[in-house]
Amino acid sequence: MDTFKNPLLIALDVNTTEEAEALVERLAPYAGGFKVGMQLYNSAGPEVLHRLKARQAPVFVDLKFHDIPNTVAGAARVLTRYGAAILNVHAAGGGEMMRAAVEATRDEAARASIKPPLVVAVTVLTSIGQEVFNNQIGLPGSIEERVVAWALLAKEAGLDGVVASPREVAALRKNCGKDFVIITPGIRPAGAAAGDQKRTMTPGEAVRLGATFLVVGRPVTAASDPVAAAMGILAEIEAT
Ligand SMILES: O=C(O)c1cc(=O)[nH]c(=O)n1[C@@H]1O[C@H](COP(=O)(O)O)[C@@H](O)[C@H]1O
Repeated sequence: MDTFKNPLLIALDVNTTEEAEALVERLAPYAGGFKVGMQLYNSAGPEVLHRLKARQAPVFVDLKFHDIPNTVAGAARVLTRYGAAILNVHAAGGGEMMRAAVEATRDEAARASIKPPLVVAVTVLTSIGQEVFNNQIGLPGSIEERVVAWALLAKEAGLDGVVASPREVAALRKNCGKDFVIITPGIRPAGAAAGDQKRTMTPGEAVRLGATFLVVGRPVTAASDPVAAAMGILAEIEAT
């Protein structure tokens, strides 16, 4: 994790490489890394990863793979070759799928003599509340129990960590140990609009509870002054 200078990962949920590069240009001094998700990747293509890599920015490529093990392994090899610092798969894809992803990244990185990306499992999306979890998704029990169970499955499969909401961080730290990577979206500074996020916390709370990385999008990128917003979040992180 030495490539990340701080825990703040800014989500570049924009449509073009130009918009992404403009944000990186302004926010790089305050961000530990940047996240390229399905909006930017599907719009700009892999070229955006090469452009961000040229700027020495560690990139979390958030494409949330969820498919059969062979297909996920092939896709994980591609992102490894592109130099992703982090990539994610859905824990709901099962242990065999997660293990296939990790083995593929390690093998591909060894062939290319590069560092393998961290591979993390998406647990229960931060936009899901307890009622929807039980009644629409149809899974029983509490979200926290499911997140911890999936995290243990991910750990067993050799993954580096998980993506979860800050609300589950304390339970994850307790059950998965101090070195397990916990990436938390659903971060909202005091007073910020929650939008579609249901399980949220402030940056300071998430870090105090033990989050490794915080993913923040709109509270920075849609702010009237993104630099001031990022500086404020970083100051809150550093004050914990
Ligand atoms: O995997 C993710 O990054 C992710 C998982 C999750 O459960 N919730 C979640 O919001 N995300 C991503 O984190 C970012 C959050 O953005 P904001 O809600 O704008 O801060 C988005 O890019 C989401 O795609």
